[in-house]
Amino acid sequence: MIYTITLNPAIDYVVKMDSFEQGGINRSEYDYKEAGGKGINVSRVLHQFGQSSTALGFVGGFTGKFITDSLTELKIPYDFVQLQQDTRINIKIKTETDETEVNGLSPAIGEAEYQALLAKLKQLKEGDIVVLAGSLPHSLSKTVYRQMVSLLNEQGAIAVLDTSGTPLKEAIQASPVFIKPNHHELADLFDEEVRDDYDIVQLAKRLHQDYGINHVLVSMAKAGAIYVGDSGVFKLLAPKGKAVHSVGAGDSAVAGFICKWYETTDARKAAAYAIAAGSATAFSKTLCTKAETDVLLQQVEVIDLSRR
Ligand SMILES: Nc1ncnc2c1ncn2[C@@H]1O[C@H](COP(=O)(O)OP(=O)(O)O)[C@@H](O)[C@H]1O
Ligand SMILES: O=P(O)(O)OC[C@H]1O[C@](O)(COP(=O)(O)O)[C@@H](O)[C@@H]1O
Repeated sequence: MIYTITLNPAIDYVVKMDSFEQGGINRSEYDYKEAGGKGINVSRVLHQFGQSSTALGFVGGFTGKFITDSLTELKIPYDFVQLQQDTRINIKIKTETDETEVNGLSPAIGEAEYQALLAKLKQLKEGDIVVLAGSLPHSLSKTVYRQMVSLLNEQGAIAVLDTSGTPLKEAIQASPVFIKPNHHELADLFDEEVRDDYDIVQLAKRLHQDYGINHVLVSMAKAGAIYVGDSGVFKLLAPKGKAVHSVGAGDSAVAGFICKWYETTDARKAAAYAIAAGSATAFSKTLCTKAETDVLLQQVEVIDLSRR
């Protein structure tokens, strides 16, 4: 079974306008609201790919109800811990030239609520794939992903991690099986400059060899990604196209990897599918479909970098 854990979900309120005037009255050309947050997006894309997953995490208030209603409508199973406070709202302002994000403040999580989530994690079984994704609510310790990865490893479950900053720095100590930092997050992790592919490969190799992470996929937006792991070292060039809305591209890449890897256990195929899914989302108004991803997969070029 596949599970996604979103500790800090959000309603993504996406607003499109020609241009954004700071300090002025702006009116949207169109807008919409979606159930978001990294793990939830992974579940939504897996669902598009015909792969079932259960969404876990915390939701609360009317915004939390919006999320559970959306997942019910999409027929995506969930089992969230209910909070007293409202789930946050993240605003995504999209103009012709750029994207501005205002991510809301997380609701408070009490000890009893955290323990209720841990109890659900303790039920997970050997071979389950568990995606831990997104930022941490402010009331949780920065070490919770590290604790969760350790717990999952002990249970024989497969921990997949997509986060940044201190929670990422902590969690890599517990050796998740797969991580997908983007190149900025990788540079922050080691507090080193990343100037070119060579630098990325060296840092990703440290994650693979020194931290025992089996698969490291470093995404680089329109430049594609670099994979370093049990299946070698290679670069994946992203398909060319017009970026329409890149929110969720990283989550789609995680979903693409897991989906193909679950089906084939072939990390090279999984990485190619990850890039196709990420680009398919970047090229559309919302998250990618399977048909869009399958078309773009033909355009993903894989370059072997094993000698680097
Ligand atoms: N402008 C773009 N053009 C083509 N592909 C893109 C673009 N932006 C993102 N992608 C695809 O989505 C993947 C993840 O995007 P990225 O921005 O690196 O992730 P994150 O959202 O986690 O920072 C990339 O590896 C690439 O395949
Ligand atoms: O938990 P964080 O880091 O604040 O990120 C949450 C935001 O990231 C998203 O999951 C999109 O992430 P990506 O663009 O990295 O794929 C949004 O749905 C959500 O608003």
